[in-house]
Amino acid sequence: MPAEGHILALDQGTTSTRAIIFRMPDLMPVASAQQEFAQHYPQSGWVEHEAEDLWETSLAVMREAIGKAGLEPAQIAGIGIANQRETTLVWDRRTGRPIHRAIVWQDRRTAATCAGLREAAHAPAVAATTGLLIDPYFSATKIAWMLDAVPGARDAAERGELAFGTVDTFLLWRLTAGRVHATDATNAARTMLFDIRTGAWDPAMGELFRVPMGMLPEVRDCAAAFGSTTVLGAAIPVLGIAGDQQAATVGQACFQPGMMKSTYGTGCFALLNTGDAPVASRHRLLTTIAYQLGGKRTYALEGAIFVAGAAVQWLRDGLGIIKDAAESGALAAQSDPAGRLFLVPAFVGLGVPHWDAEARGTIHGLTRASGRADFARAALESVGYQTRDLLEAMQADLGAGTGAVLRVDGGMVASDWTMQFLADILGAPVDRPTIRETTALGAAYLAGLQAGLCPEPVEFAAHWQLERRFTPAMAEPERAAAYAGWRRAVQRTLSDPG
Ligand SMILES: Nc1ncnc2c1ncn2[C@@H]1O[C@H](COP(=O)(O)OP(=O)(O)O)[C@@H](O)[C@H]1O
Ligand SMILES: O=P(O)(O)OC[C@H](O)CO
Repeated sequence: MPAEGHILALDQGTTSTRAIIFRMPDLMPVASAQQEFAQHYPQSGWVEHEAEDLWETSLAVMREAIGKAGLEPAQIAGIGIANQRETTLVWDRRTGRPIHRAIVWQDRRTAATCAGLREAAHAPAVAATTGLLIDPYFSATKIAWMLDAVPGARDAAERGELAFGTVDTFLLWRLTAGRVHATDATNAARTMLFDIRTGAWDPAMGELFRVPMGMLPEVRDCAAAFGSTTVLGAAIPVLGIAGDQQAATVGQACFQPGMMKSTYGTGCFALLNTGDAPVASRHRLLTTIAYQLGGKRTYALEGAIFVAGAAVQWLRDGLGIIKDAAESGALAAQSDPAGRLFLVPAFVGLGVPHWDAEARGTIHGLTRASGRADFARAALESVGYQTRDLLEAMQADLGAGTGAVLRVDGGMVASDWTMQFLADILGAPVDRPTIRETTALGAAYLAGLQAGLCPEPVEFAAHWQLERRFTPAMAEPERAAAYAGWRRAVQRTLSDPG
């Protein structure tokens, strides 16, 4: 039986930063802290974060969680980091100061660059090496944009003076006072510069995307020694890192090929474990690394949707028709069951399966009777429809029965109304676990494994507990009609419907 101890999981997400302390070896959460931070939208389709906000909120929530747990910093056996992926930071190696705000994964400013590379027929080589489609979503074109936009940056990068990192790497650099410039294989796999088969940076991708290889961090396993930090008042090792969606895959114990989870935060990301060989999608899904342990990579097929909970935030902050995300389900329930609005939330383009960076959101079916409740319902339903789109792509790739049961997590699964609609529109059960903070749980598990405090995957998988199963209650004709309506609405939203 592994020893007792505490692991601190840091989950640096798109809209908030969370720290949760897990008790080992039973992985029970004992204390948590969370802080939201500002989103910056300097232009249509642009999304930025202030790097200092990411760092300051991380420090604050880690300190608060340790205090709430009644622990001394020295009692923390290790830190596991999970992070919003792809978001790009470039900083001065000497000062640690970023040269620009972080460019967030949702940001579309490099759409024209990506379109040019696709037109020049680079997509097959990029897919073969990185498993990804050429899209502004991934880090590579964001790095090049920064190097071109900030005066002197490209020359400084060529001279080796600048470092690139996704959010994990930036936080690790700050935690270790610049001693460690490293990432893990799952985060590397989202840059469009990493060969997911060999597990190494690819110089041809560096050349294609105009990114100097000297800027890139060292790549390690998800459970590994990442150095140690003293910023919390004692020397604490960082022992685990994974992109948040991959951490959630671990937290949901999707260790067997065929197992799948879907996380509903700002966006929605479904990952299906495909085992030890990468599977190339014929339906515009992403091939990615689920986790790397002991030098061995396990792969996943991923469906990425850019707007899920962000549609609820738009109801709150954009339209002002709710004060709190938690009100959205009750409001949606008041909508006229006979009518149906379709909101296609292409606020930053569309991801799987369309990959249309130029599309922008639309609403269909408005009548004089449409009101607040119908908008709320349309926003929540859009999450279900988009999940069905990506599940259909997975089934087309891997056959019927794929994703027969969906394990869900993330902030939005608190909405029973949304989860019921999800089961209804999929025509499949949706399982919500007892611990919904599966991203943090996965990060804690990886660090705990490295610390020798966690059970092996098989035993950990047996810990997974169902809180509630949502079973489909919608009649097939209604399901088919609703989904057909959604498909028509999407067709009218695409920038090039032909
Ligand atoms: N009860 C709820 N009903 C609907 N949406 C919710 C609810 N609670 C939270 N959300 C949405 O979930 C998202 C936050 O989830 P979270 O997993 O914290 O996201 P992230 O990691 O992307 O910051 C927000 O977009 C919020 O609007
Ligand atoms: O911060 P989240 O939970 O919305 O996750 C963001 C994803 O990692 C982006 O790929």
